[in-house]
Amino acid sequence: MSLLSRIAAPTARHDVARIVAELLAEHPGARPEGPARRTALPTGPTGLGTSAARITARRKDAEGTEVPELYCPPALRDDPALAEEVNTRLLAWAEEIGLYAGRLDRVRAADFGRLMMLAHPDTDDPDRLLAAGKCALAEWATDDYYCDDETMGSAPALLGAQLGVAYAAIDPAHPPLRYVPAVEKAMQDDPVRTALRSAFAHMARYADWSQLARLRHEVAVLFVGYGQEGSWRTQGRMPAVWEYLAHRQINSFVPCVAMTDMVGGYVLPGAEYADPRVRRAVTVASTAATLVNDLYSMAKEHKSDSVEFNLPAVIAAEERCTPREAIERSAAIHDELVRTFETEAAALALTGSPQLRRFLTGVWAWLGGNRAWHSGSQRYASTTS
Ligand SMILES: CC(C)=CCC/C(C)=C(\C)COP(=O)(O)OP(=O)(O)O
Repeated sequence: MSLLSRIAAPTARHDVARIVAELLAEHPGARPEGPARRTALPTGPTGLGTSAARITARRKDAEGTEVPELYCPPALRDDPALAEEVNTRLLAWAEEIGLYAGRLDRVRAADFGRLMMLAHPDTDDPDRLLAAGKCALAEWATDDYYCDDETMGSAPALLGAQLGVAYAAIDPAHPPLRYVPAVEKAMQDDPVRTALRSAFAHMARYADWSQLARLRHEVAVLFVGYGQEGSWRTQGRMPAVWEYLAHRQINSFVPCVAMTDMVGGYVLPGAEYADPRVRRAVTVASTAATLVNDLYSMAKEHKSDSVEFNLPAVIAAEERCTPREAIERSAAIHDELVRTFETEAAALALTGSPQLRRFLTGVWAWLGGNRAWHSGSQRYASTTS
């Protein structure tokens, strides 16, 4: 029986985790059973429609309250050796280009290599995971250096100018010849620009032009979100909840999720990625993943001198509720988004191309890996600064 007919069988449950495993089995280079170094997949419910996908992962936030249970798939694999390999290579790259100079211990501890390993279970290739890791770290660095970490030199007044120049790192400026050296110097003078350019160059080994254009677009949108947050900082204004949620759709993990097929080694056709129904599914999932970040990073943001922008803080301000209530309401919003993705992705998987099915299962896997990483990363541990 073909995969498609199994998916389409009327009695079949839309178990995306199982579909992921089947898809992985059908793609060369991806090994669902995995090499010897791979540890067992997590136990427990894994698929779309498995109501028990509620993950208990508790970490204390700054107020001593806990991140509630979240409706989210588990990570589909845990391969510490692969994570370590990717993290080591990522650190070597950051050191080479001067990114997070003097702070590399914290970057190592954050373990972005583990995030890539957890979030992209359909490849074992450390170099593909490294390419995605470089893109993610460069985007995170843009946030840390320019937007929200004053200890890294961020200042709202500089943000727009910095983002404008940083954009040239991913979409090269083409000035008249006499200005080319100045542009080149600007790219090399700043570690964030160097990182963005280098990361895109690495991903270009695996992505075709349409995929790279997609990634560039998503990062440009991310930069719009960074600017929006900077504007709130300048105004000292807390956004409305609806406004913040729209913001967390663009200042979000969409650029990471968008790399799913590039890392997996296939191409989701541009027309399918642009289909509004697919766009909705991808952005809903990415917003949910970003709300996971909000919940786990509360303690870190609490320690910062800048204004805290996370969903619980925004809800508490607008709805005049306790921090605990705001956290619970945020978790409920997260859960609603994950369920929306679950339902709509399952429907899209039935009618879309095999690449779309694989992409959507990859997004589901990304959600699980993202939550697993946030719950364990030192970046969000309340004991670290
Ligand atoms: C990897 C990537 C696309 C990052 C860009 C967006 C971003 C930094 C986040 C979604 C995380 O949000 P936040 O600014 O709250 O980050 P930290 O909590 O400081 O990690």
